[in-house]
Amino acid sequence: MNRDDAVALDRTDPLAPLRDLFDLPEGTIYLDGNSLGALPRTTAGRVAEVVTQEWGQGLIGSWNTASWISLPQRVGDKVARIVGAGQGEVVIADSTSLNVYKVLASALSMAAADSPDRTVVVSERSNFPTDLYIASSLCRERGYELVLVDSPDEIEGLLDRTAVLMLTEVNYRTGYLHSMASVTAAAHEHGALVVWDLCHSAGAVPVDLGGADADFAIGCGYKFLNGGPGSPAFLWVNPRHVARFEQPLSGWMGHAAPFEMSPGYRPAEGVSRYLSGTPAVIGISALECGVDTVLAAEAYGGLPALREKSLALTRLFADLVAARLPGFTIESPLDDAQRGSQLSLSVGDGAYAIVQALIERGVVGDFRAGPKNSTQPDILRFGVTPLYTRYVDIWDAVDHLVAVMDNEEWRAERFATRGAVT
Ligand SMILES: Cc1ncc(COP(=O)(O)O)c(C=O)c1O
Ligand SMILES: Nc1c(O)cccc1C(=O)C[C@H](N)C(=O)O
Repeated sequence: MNRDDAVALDRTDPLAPLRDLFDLPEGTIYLDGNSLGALPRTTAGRVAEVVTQEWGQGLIGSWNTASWISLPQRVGDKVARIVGAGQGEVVIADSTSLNVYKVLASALSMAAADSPDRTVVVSERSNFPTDLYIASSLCRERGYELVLVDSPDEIEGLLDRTAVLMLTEVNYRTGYLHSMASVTAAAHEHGALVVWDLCHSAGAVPVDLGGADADFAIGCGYKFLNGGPGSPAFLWVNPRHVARFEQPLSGWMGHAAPFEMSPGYRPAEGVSRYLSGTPAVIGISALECGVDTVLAAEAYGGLPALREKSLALTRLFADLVAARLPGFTIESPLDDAQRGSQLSLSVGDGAYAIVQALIERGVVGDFRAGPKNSTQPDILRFGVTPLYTRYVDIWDAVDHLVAVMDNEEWRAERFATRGAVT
């Protein structure tokens, strides 16, 4: 494929109009929507309206008149359409890290009641660190052993003694995509509950929580849902469990009648029980604009169409790397069925500096260090967001990478020092 072929693919891409929903900086090829999604055109105006009108003029009355109080459920219903959940099954609250704590605690309480002999929580060593840190502290608190596997093939053999299997559907480093349906079915067959982290899946790959009959799920608002930095996260619980699940941060917003102001906690019906404190009104309002960009794709074939384009983009990326960058190894699965919406590369030396040199050229990907004392390499990570990534962006990104390597640009002194956030 040459550059003209890539331009031609964009010209006939049925999803191309969706790019106009975003305010993207001129001259930037943005391949980091798996860390922070781009800015939707509606967000600034909507946030200004919430601040100046709803807050400025409506003041406290806006809890009722602007329906602030039901934002977690209203925007949760929109996210539900993206993750294969039913209406009333998702709420927006807190950060992903806090929500990992809440759902894992719920699952552990259910497992303790149903199968007290099970003492193990299973996850992957390559899972995003916050999930492992939270799981580790909860396991300590509750007397469970956290077992981390190095390969998905090791999971099945542990399931007979597993209370809860906690996985991230799409791995943040490699983009490896689990089969949610078959992993969940295997866990249930062996009597284990499953918690899914959908941070790198929601808005990026079709997710079918209901179809998979998963138990609990959480995910970020600021990646493929384009909710903005620090956007609140979401939680889902299978309707099979809503009558009995407990959550450990039982705040007043998760009470059945918060304004009853009663000293005793009476949990709200359903997933609203996962609310703890006051909803982040400005953040959830911005998130709604981001979620609407994903829902706008429904007019163009929805998530299956986004998925098809995402796979075509990462496949093109992989083919160009294989053809033009022999020093690089593709760390993402080449099998479409196992690849999320990113392509990860490794190279012998200089991954961080190469990413910086690309950023200086206007190609924004990111660097993820190989964990200390592991054999996992440093990674150059490129997320594709089919709502706004074009085929020509992939072609140009690879062309820039070739130039960075051929000119040895990455060896410049200014790329040697790492920033606080990589
Ligand atoms: C899989 C996964 N879980 C959790 C998080 C982080 O959650 P939080 O939004 O709480 O920082 C991230 C990214 O930051 C992630 O990639
Ligand atoms: N949440 C982030 C942040 O506050 C600063 C920088 C990056 C992030 C990220 O989201 C990292 C991301 N979860 C990852 O997959 O690497």
